[in-house]
Parts: sequence; C-alpha cells; structure tokens
Amino acid sequence: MTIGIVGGGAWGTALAQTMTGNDSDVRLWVREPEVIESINERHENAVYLPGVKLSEHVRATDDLAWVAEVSPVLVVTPAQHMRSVLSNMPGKGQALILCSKGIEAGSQKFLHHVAAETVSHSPIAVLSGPTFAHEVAQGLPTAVTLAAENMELAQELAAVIARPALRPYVSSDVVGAEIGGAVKNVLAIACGVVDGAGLGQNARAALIARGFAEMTRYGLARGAKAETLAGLSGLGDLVLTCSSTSSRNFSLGVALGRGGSADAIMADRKTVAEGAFTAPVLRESAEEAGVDMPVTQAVCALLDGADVGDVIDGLLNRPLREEGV
Ligand SMILES: NC(=O)c1ccc[n+]([C@@H]2O[C@H](COP(=O)([O-])OP(=O)(O)OC[C@H]3O[C@@H](n4cnc5c(N)ncnc54)[C@H](O)[C@@H]3O)[C@@H](O)[C@H]2O)c1
Ligand SMILES: O=P(O)(O)OC[C@H](O)CO
Repeated sequence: MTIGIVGGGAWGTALAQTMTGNDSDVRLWVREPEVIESINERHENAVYLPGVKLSEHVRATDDLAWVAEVSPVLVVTPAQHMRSVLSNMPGKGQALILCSKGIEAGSQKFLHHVAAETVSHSPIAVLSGPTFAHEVAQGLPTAVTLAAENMELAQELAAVIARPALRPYVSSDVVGAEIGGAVKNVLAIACGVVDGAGLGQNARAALIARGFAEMTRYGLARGAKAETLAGLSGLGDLVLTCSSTSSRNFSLGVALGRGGSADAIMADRKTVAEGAFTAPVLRESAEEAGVDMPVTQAVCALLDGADVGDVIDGLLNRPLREEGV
C-alpha cells in the first residue's frame, strides 16, 4: 500500500521510515528543496533527522496533490502551519491522521478543527504519545494513542499504521488525545527551567505531578476524558518530555532556566519547540474556560522575559490548597 505524509521534519521523516516497514511505499511532502534532494538522492534527511538511513520506498516531493492521491495521509507540519499547508491540499476524502501537537494561535482551535475546516470530506484521526522521532526511526518500541470519533475508523487506521515496534492503542477521545500532546509541551518547558535553574529532582517531580493536575483540569473543562489524559498521549508523553534533553521543549526550558532569553534561544534553532507557541494560546483558552493553570502562566511569563527567580518565587508563594484536581 502507499501512505502519504505531509511534513518532512524529524517526526514526519521518522514516521515515513517506520511506515515503509510493511512493504509500503511512502509519498512524503517536504517544504525545502534541499531536504527533498537529501532524501531522494542520499536517503537521509540531513537537515531534520541526520544519521538515519532511509528506505528507498520513501519518496520526497513538493507536489502536495500527488501525496493527496493516497489514503491515509499523516499530517506532521508544525501546528501553527497546519492551516496554510492543508489549505493547499486537494480534499479527496482521504483519511487524515494528525500527528502534530499544538493549538492554533488566534483561533484557539484544536488541530482536528483546523483540518476539518481546510480539507473537506476527510475522516480525521489524531496520533499522539511518547514518541521521540530519533527512537521511532531506529525501530525502538513505541506505543501511541490513535483517536478518532468513529471507533471503527480508529481501528481501521490502527491496523494500517501498526508496525512490529509501533503499537497504536485506539480511542474515541480526539480532544483528549490532542490536549495531552499540546499541554505537555508547555509543561516540558517548565521542567527544563527547573533543571536549568538547578532546582533539583524533587522540584521536577512536583512539577510533573502538579502539571498533570493542571492538564487534567483544562482537559476536563474542554471535554476530554480523564482516562485519555492519564494514558499515552497525556501522562505518558508528559513523563517522557519532562525527563530528557532529547526534548526540544525541555531543552528550551533548560536554556531559559540558565537565564537565556526565549528569542535568542529560538533564533539559533531550525527545529520547532511547540510549547513556546502553545503556551500563550493555552493561557487564553484556560482563562476563557475559567481554569487555573499556574505553571502555564509561569511559562508564558518566562517566554516574555520575566526573571527566573521571580517566577519561581511566585509559584512557591501561591496560597496553600487542597491537592485534588
Ligand atoms: N520530533 C519529534 O520527536 C516529534 C514527535 C511527536 C510529535 N512531534 C510534532 O510534530 C510536529 C512537527 O515537528 P517535527 O519535529 O517533525 O519538526 P522539526 O522541528 O523537525 O522541523 C521543523 C518543520 O517545520 C517545517 N516548517 C518550517 N516553516 C514552515 C512553514 N512556514 N510552513 C510549513 N512548514 C514549515 C519545516 O519544513 C520542518 O518540517 C510538531 O507539532 C511536533 O510537536 C514531533
Ligand atoms: O522534542 P519535543 O519536546 O518536541 O518532544 C517530541 C515529542 O513530542 C515527544 O513525544
């Protein structure tokens, strides 16, 4: 079979390589000509996933219509670019599996809403979970949530994308799967700050637990199910991303915790730290829903240049409260 992928960053490329594992061909839409050349001529994405040998069954292209001819199409653009990319993709009723993590700035829309508005007649699913691209590309064991409102669709797509080392668990909770992935990126920045500022392992564990409480409050207010938030796409991904400098969000936080400015840190990077874009949107969305998200607010303040010590003092000096969500 042939699978389409839109987005040739680290994650789109890792998924492309993994999908070839079933004798499948992959059509991979890539934005940059030099990346297309690198993949098709040297079978490596030297820009976004260097050092991983890619199968000859991965064909990179700038022709979105050619990718749109097949089904399913995995959509792996940065969240803030999904609308503009998908608005150029012909809708042919192909199933879309959204693999990006974020909330659209301005509209505060989740990505399945963005996709539904831009590609007509496509059934939509969300793939999310603890998935460092470089590990997936090496064939290391990985489990993900695959959510679609229609459970039959989720099961059908799970069978299509499952590979020996990629194990999808199906769910009908699309909102929950999206919220876990979007919120954990913001919390990972906070955990990185704890690391960069040298606040210790106790503080990091406290932040993961209180961050999860925050994710749960927001998720429940937006219609997510608690069990999804406690699953692979929520808690699972939160633990992964809050524990390792392999995470771009965590490493952004480390640099912020050492006193760097967000603009200067991100100016040096070609890769995306989605949490930096999600944080202000999430803060707005939470305020509208009447949900208290102190860690998210702290991350926003740090991204806006607030002093690390002041922000940490502000969190520690909040009134004492009950632990329950
Ligand atoms: N890397 C991972 O381990 C991983 C795992 C799971 C999910 N994700 C999610 O996948 C999404 C893509 O991340 P990534 O890691 O593949 O990206 P990346 O950081 O490796 O690469 C950046 C990507 O952004 C694209 N880009 C830059 N400007 C653009 C524009 N104007 N329009 C369209 N595309 C543009 C580039 O072409 C490139 O594909 C993100 O939402 C991320 O959270 C990443
Ligand atoms: O490198 P990050 O922080 O974007 O995290 C990558 C994946 O989302 C981990 O599941």
